[in-house]
This record gives sequence, structure tokens and C-alpha cells, in this order.
Amino acid sequence: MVNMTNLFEKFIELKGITVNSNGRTILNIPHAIIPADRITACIGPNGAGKTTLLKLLDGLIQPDTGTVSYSFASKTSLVLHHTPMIKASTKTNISLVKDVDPTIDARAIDQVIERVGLKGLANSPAHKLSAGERQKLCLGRAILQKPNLVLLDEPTANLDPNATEQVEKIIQELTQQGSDVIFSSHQLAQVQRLAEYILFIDQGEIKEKGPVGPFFTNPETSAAKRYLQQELITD
Ligand SMILES: Nc1ncnc2c1ncn2[C@@H]1O[C@H](COP(=O)(O)OP(=O)(O)OP(=O)(O)O)[C@@H](O)[C@H]1O
Repeated sequence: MVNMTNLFEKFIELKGITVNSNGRTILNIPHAIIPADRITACIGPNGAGKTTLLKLLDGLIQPDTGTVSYSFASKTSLVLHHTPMIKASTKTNISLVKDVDPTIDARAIDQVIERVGLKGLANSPAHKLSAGERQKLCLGRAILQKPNLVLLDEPTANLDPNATEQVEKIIQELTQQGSDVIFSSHQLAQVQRLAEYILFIDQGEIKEKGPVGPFFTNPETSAAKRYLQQELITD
């Protein structure tokens, strides 16, 4: 048997995981090695458990049973799909990250605002930003925490092609600068553009995982085949 732990420089091992909600098991992963090398995409139907898995990997939620162990000293940053803004400027909203890490200084904040392309909107009210601009703000906040693993929940949902391209560029830059990324997405073309490894989740279980190329050309499970067919029809 292949020892999966030798295949990746950085990985997360899940053992005996269950996450329950309202008497229902929403995540059930007896054993999995999740690569945290470069970019991994988490795909699957609505309600499959992708967001729950990202929250679990971040430590935002605890499993009801089982363990999550990292092969590295993890410093994660999770960007969820809907992040509320306070009624203040973009800069003030980004600066809220100082609540998490008070050592982040004003210069670093200005640099990140520029890096994510929000310099011209730094003093604009954040609650009036477009969906794409909000997502850039959230990525900026994540970057400031200097994570070595960034967890992104549908980072380009509801974004137009131009904003999607800009956010994808930021994601690629993250890996170039030493942060690995695990993201969820319903956009299969995006997954093929960005990711090297796939986790296919269905009904709370990791049904299939592996390198992106073979997954798309030759999925092994009937659940993955069905999902890919449906997504390609509706794309
Ligand atoms: N806090 C919660 N309380 C109750 N049920 C929850 C909670 N969070 C998630 N669930 C349920 O767990 C299941 C998995 O949800 P999750 O958001 O992880 O799926 P997902 O794959 O990210 O879905 P989508 O693609 O629609 O965002 C769903 O059936 C959802 O209703």
C-alpha cells in the first residue's frame, strides 16, 4: 500500500472524524490524508460538507469524535463566504485583524491594501463595497495574519469574470509567497486552473481524492461521475 504521508511535504491527517448537527452526521471521515501542499480544491454538491470541513481544518469547530493532526506547525486563516463588514472604512475593516494579532502595524496594513488592489477604496465605507472588493478585503485580512495555510470558502462565488481573475491572482500569489491554500468551489474551470489536488465530498464523506488531471478525465466513483456530468451540463 502507498504510504500517503510520504507523498506530501505538508498534510493534515484526519482520523475517526464525525461532526454532528441537530442529530445528523454532517461529516464522516474515518481516515484521510489531506494535502496542504500548494493548492487543493474541495468540491462537491451543495450541502456536502465542504464548509464544515474547512472550519474543522481551521479549528473553528471541533469534531464530535476523532482527531485532526497537522504534519507541520500550522497557522491557518479561514475566509468564509459571507463576512459581515462594520459601518466604517475599508481600512478600518481590514485593521480589525489587529484584534487577532496586535503586532500588525499600520505600514503592513497599507501594504496589504495596495497588494489586494483596494488602495483607491481605503477610505470608502466597507459595507458599500462590491462583492469582489469585499472578498479582496477579506483576503487582505487573512494575508496580514501571515498564515502558512489559507482556507477559502468559495472565494469567487457571485463574482464577475474580472473580479474572479483578480481574486485568483491573489490566491496564486499566496502560494508563491509561502502560504498553501485549500479552497472550496463550484466552478470546475477554476478548480482546473488553480488546484493540483482534489477532494470530492458528497453527503459528508470524502468520496474521492487525488491529482486534478486524473480526477477530471477519469473519476473513479459513480458519485463523482454524476457530479461532474451535472456540473458540466449546468456550467
Ligand atoms: N451550524 C449548522 N447547524 C446545522 N446544520 C448545519 C450547520 N452548518 C452546516 N449544517 C448542515 O451541514 C451540511 C453541510 O453543510 P456545509 O455548509 O458544510 O456544506 P457545503 O458543502 O459547504 O455546501 P454549499 O456548497 O451549499 O456551500 C448541510 O446539510 C447543512 O445544512
